[in-house]
Amino acid sequence: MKVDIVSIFPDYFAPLDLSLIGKARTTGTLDLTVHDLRTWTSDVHRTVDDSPYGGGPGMVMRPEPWGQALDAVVSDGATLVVPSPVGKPFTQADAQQLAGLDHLVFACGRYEGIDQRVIDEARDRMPVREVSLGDYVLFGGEVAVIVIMEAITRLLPGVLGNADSLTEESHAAGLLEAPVYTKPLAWRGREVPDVLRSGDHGRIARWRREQSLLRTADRRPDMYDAYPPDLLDKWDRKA
Ligand SMILES: COc1cccc(COC(=O)c2cn[nH]c2)c1
Repeated sequence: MKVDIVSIFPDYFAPLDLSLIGKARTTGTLDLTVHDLRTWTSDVHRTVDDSPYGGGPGMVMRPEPWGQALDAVVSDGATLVVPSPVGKPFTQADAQQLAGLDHLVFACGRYEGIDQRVIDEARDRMPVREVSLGDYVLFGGEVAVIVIMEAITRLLPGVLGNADSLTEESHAAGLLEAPVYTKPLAWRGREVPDVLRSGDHGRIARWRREQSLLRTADRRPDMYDAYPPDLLDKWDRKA
């Protein structure tokens, strides 16, 4: 997968050299390039922003540098991803879908946003996904891109050693995961639930399923209500 990131703070992406994402880059699974938006400015001050038409607080990112930056990095099969407070909520399903694409270009907005014409013009020549990570406002898109890149990269083939954890994981299955335990058996007077040491894998699977359902119903009624009813009882019947 080829990924290009355009930002006025390219150094923000140093963390993407670490750990699994770093490994994905060295193995060639991930071809990541970070670009400084100011590369595409032409004035001596390398200006990327200006005051908003119609007034209001803050500054807006100018269209010209963005237009030239996208001209330079976009290829035919590219999809533009713009983290934004006004985007569509980003979900695991979106991560799965983006992980299957050949080329992603991330535009990191700052200030009050990017001149709307940049997004509109981009839509004329490529798929554009404005995505929100949550109902809050960040200083800019950089940290959101790091989050999105982590969600996508772990889904790429060969990146996550234990592929089972991909199939098992809750958000992919539509429920929250059951609690997890490891050694020691007793810790500060708290023991590991006996069922997990029973060796009875059917019983363990049922217990985990019940814990997932209880947790999801308690913490995420939205997810619980969206869970396919036939999956609820079919699974339990089988088990
Ligand atoms: C595109 O223009 C802007 C302007 C300001 C900040 C940002 C970064 O995104 C967020 O703040 C965000 C993403 N999900 N929830 C919040 C983008």
